[in-house]
Amino acid sequence: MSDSDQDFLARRRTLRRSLRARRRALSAGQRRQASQRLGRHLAAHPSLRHARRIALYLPNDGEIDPGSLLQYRRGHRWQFFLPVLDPVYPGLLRFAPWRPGQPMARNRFGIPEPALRGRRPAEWTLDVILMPLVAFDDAGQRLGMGGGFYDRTLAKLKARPRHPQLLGTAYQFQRVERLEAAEWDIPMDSVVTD
Ligand SMILES: Nc1nc2c(c(=O)[nH]1)N(C=O)[C@@H](CNc1ccc(C(=O)N[C@@H](CCC(=O)O)C(=O)O)cc1)CN2
Ligand SMILES: Nc1ncnc2c1ncn2[C@@H]1O[C@H](COP(=O)(O)OP(=O)(O)OP(=O)(O)O)[C@@H](O)[C@H]1O
Repeated sequence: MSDSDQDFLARRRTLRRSLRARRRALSAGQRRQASQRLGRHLAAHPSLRHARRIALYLPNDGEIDPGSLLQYRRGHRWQFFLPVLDPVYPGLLRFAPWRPGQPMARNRFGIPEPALRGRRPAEWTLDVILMPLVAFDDAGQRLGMGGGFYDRTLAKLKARPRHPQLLGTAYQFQRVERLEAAEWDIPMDSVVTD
């Protein structure tokens, strides 16, 4: 690896660490308020108005909670999905149907996943994927937790004629001037914040 590659990775690591710490430092009240605002903004987003199949996530490590979107279900035909670590292909995600209150089992990161997985749809049939961000910029570049799970999973979708709208969700303070893209990074269609 060249020196500049090493610098690139070191800068990403530093940025990840500081934004993750900032997000974890929010109080319960701040989180709740931000989640409410995010829910309102998501419900008003054009991509969600006609969406049927929506992938959310359950917040981990201080991530902004997209769950407030559920308050706006009336009048929509939304079906929700959650990411699950692919049991067969390491490093890939699948999306399992989910309803609030369903039995869950924790994955190896401690994040709950639907225990009864049911049929997992092909990723390209989802209308919207909400993606948790660590950092983002105005060009739609994103920095996640560093596992490359979303990038690997979405890379497979590029060849499809139809693919989900990729909406990042984050606190406003996670916006940075410019993120250097890695060659494997898949840009988002837009970002929704609190
Ligand atoms: N809420 C949520 N769900 C998600 C993701 C996510 O980023 N957020 N993922 C998106 O990819 C997948 C899980 N990826 C993750 C990658 C790293 C860590 C994490 O906490 N890493 C720790 C080290 C933990 C360990 O190795 O045991 C760390 O970096 O401190 C968590 C989830 C699927 N589900
Ligand atoms: N399409 C891909 N094929 C193979 N490896 C990949 C692919 N995309 C990403 N990776 C690997 O995943 C690792 C983490 O990537 P990166 O730091 O961009 O993660 P991230 O975008 O923060 O995480 P996530 O996508 O889970 O939110 C990198 O080391 C990279 O080599």
